[in-house]
Amino acid sequence: MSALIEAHGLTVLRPGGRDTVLQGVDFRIDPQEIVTVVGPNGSGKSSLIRALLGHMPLAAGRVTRRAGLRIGYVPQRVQVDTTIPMTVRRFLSLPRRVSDGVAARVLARTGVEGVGARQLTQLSGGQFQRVLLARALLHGPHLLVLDEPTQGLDQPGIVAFYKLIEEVRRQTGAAVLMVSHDLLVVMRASDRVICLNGHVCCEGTPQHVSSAPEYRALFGAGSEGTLALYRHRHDHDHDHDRDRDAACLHPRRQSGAS
Ligand SMILES: Nc1ncnc2c1ncn2[C@@H]1O[C@H](COP(=O)(O)OP(=O)(O)OP(=O)(O)O)[C@@H](O)[C@H]1O
Repeated sequence: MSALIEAHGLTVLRPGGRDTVLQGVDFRIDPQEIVTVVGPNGSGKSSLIRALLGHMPLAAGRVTRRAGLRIGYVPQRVQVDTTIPMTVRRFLSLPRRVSDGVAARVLARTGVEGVGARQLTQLSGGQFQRVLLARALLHGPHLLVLDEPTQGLDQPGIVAFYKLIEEVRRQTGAAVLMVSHDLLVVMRASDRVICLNGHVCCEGTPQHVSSAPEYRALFGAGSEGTLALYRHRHDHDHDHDRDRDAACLHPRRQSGAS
């Protein structure tokens, strides 16, 4: 199967600096896959997304995007100028105009039919996220990229949003790449989880990651996997010389297969 996006040896520097934000990262996402990137604050998750999308220069490595790939992107922060009135309908037509029919269809698909005439500032957090998702779906993406899409939502809102993501994948066949901190839901909703900390710490299907003995050993005694994935020590060095790699106690890249 040909990957939608594939990256090898991705190295990214801090903007305006010489520190390494990502080093030697390999990545791929296949059609219809749901892949979630987790990791502590500042571990390079958004940088990985931006590098994969070509929004950030690479210091080394390469990214290959499938020819003609259409991507729907929801960035981590969307600035809405509250002083400028803007309806949902108008927002959906920026920067490219879409018909009323198309706008109504994507809003219905993401469960917010009927909000077209509302001001963006009048939406709840959950409705706003659904409008952002609707906008990302407008042009029939092969890949949806969502950077912390459930920020600010309460637990039922988070669960409902991930259900929606799975539904959208089923209906449209789009693959989904997302960054998330909502681990319990991530473990349920993802085909593959990548734990990042400047490099790929560990990677695999949620089931594999949470049950593999080598991962339990890595993540700590008594772990059931899910939370351990997030709690495991992130204080090791990230340089990729041999000794320091050994300190990670894991191979550079781990697939879902055992
Ligand atoms: N525009 C920028 N200028 C300077 N440094 C930046 C910039 N963007 C990111 N960085 C730095 O790069 C590192 C990785 O940031 P990134 O946003 O990719 O991490 P993250 O894992 O997405 O974090 P979070 O979970 O907090 O969103 C951080 O140390 C951050 O301070």
